[in-house]
Amino acid sequence: MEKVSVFGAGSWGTALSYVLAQNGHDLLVWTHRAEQAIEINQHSNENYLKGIRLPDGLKATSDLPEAVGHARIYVLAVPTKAIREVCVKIKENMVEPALFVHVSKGIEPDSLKRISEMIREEIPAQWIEDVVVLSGPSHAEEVVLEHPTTVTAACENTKSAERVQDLFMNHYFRVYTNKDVIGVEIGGALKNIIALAVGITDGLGYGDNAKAALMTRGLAEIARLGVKMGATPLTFSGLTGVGDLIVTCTSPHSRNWRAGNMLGKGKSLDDVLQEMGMVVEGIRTTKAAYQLAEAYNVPMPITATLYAVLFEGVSTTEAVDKLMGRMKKNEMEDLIDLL
Ligand SMILES: NC(=O)C1=CN([C@@H]2O[C@H](COP(=O)(O)OP(=O)(O)OC[C@H]3O[C@@H](n4cnc5c(N)ncnc54)[C@H](OP(=O)(O)O)[C@@H]3O)[C@@H](O)[C@H]2O)C=CC1
Ligand SMILES: O=C(CO)COP(=O)(O)O
Repeated sequence: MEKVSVFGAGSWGTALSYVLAQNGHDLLVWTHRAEQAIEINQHSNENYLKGIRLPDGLKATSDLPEAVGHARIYVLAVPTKAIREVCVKIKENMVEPALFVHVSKGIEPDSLKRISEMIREEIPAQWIEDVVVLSGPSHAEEVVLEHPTTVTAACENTKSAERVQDLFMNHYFRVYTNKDVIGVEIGGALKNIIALAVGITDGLGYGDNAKAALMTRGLAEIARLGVKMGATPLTFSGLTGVGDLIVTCTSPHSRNWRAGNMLGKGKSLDDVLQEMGMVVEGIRTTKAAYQLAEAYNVPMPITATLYAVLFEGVSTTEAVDKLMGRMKKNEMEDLIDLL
């Protein structure tokens, strides 16, 4: 049994806390809202996981120093845009080094940093035992129903990855390890862009052909960028690559797919975000990936087209025409780098 603190009590922070509490760990989840801590201590988190009774061992606090002092394993489960702010608060209260596990799927626009890089920028090296990323095809809504789920714990140091594997693994939550942190973080973040695009074509009334096209060519452009950034090509055929792409592009649980679907049906981005009430990571990550594609000189036509829809006022139907009317090419020509 380990002592663990989870920071962030949205859908994913709560679902992972559910797993950790069921695994018998001494678990404390921190939320920045006092009323939500009270609700969780009464075994529910209705806004995020409707109708689910949380286990008795799942305790919450809104007192950040208490959560920092509780454990030396910290699971960061806030949206990408809150990572730096939460790290700063944690750092101010740390008195000994800790293992950081992050579960967020995004890239920071402008700095173009991955989450593990942001954590290492905000927390002094002497306070970091290691940083492990936990990622893969895993809707919170299904995890708390104890449906079979597989994810990957990634860290260059295999011992740290195995520690996280042991922490989370149980009969419905199976954890693999991988050393390729870049590939795992890029796959997890960029699949959200493709899920938004698939949501749009579904919203426009197109079918499985369009979905398969976006998923296949989407994976090609994600892998192309990832490999240029130093990822291992094979990671993109694993759980955090094609696995997470499948789960996010084909499920109404996905906030990214749902947001895209509403855009495809004609809603404005502002209205969509208002209606969601939960994080849609793919929006900011589209901006970051668009900038990364330029920085690494990698063609990413789906990302560029979605960028034009989200930030330059191009209509969803124009976007489809734009993608379908691209210059003819050989399917494999940009994939040669992956070999
Ligand atoms: N949901 C899922 O199935 C999965 C999600 N993920 C990833 O996990 C990350 C978190 O997602 P998820 O839990 O779903 O998101 P949600 O939108 O469900 O919840 C986000 C939580 O973070 C809190 N939060 C937001 N900003 C801050 C801040 N500045 N300080 C403290 N807390 C803050 C929110 O508080 P408030 O309630 O006040 O808004 C909320 O509790 C994302 O990167 C997502 O991609 C990964 C795998 C699966
Ligand atoms: O990452 C996820 C599943 O693996 C959840 O995706 P959404 O953020 O689109 O809901």
